[in-house]
Amino acid sequence: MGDMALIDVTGLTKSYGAHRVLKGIDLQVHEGEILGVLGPNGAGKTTTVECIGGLRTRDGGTVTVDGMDPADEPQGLRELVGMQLQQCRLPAKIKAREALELFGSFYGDPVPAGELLTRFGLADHAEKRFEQLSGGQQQRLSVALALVGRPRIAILDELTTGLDPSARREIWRYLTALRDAGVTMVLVTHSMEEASYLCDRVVVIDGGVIVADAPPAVLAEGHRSLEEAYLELTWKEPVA
Ligand SMILES: Nc1ncnc2c1ncn2[C@@H]1O[C@H](COP(=O)(O)OP(=O)(O)OP(=O)(O)O)[C@@H](O)[C@H]1O
Repeated sequence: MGDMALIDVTGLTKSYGAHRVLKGIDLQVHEGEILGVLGPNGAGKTTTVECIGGLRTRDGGTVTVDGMDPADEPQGLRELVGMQLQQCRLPAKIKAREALELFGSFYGDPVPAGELLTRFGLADHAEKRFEQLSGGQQQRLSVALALVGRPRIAILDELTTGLDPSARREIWRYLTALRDAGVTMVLVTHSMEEASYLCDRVVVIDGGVIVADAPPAVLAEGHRSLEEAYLELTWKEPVA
């Protein structure tokens, strides 16, 4: 089957205690595609991508990544998928360069730390401890760490939240080059601009299910912008 999706999620369910967060998520990502994952705070975006990346266990449904179930093959997944964690949980004392070298050492052919430091505007901060970096610098480091192993699939969660416009552009440019090199990406984002700029297709998660799945321009059709379309899709009656 030439059209097999690289990432295939069907009927994905997940609850935290009595709270049913995912009620049956279906999504596919094809090789070389950039998929955006949109949705309100708490909708379950991080839960979804962390089930794909093998960082959380699902309750039900099927997930395959290049034919592997992340629940069964964590090692295979780790080689295939670069994941940016939403809150980068790095040791406070680790230096930026050390972190890149450490993560890189888990892979056969890592991107040299120096190259990533330069690419992500961290060259002057290479010897700073994680806790000494600004929020935006920590964010850039977390994206760089996700990419250090030259993954075939990159899962980036709020990758440019809190970044200044030029840092954001720089990252977009880098991801565009990765896309051109064939890397498949899943991007969780609240930025409609980012979704429009980078994503071939977006899914909107709301109420535990996918409520839209289309290219950004198609979603925006008949609306003033993608944001207007998104707001209409996810609008809820205010609770008095
Ligand atoms: N480990 C956990 N234990 C209990 N509840 C959790 C846990 N992780 C997430 N939740 C809850 O599950 C829901 C979905 O969380 P998730 O982080 O997946 O949402 P999100 O769409 O990524 O949100 P945001 O846009 O705010 O980052 C939220 O209501 C959250 O409080």
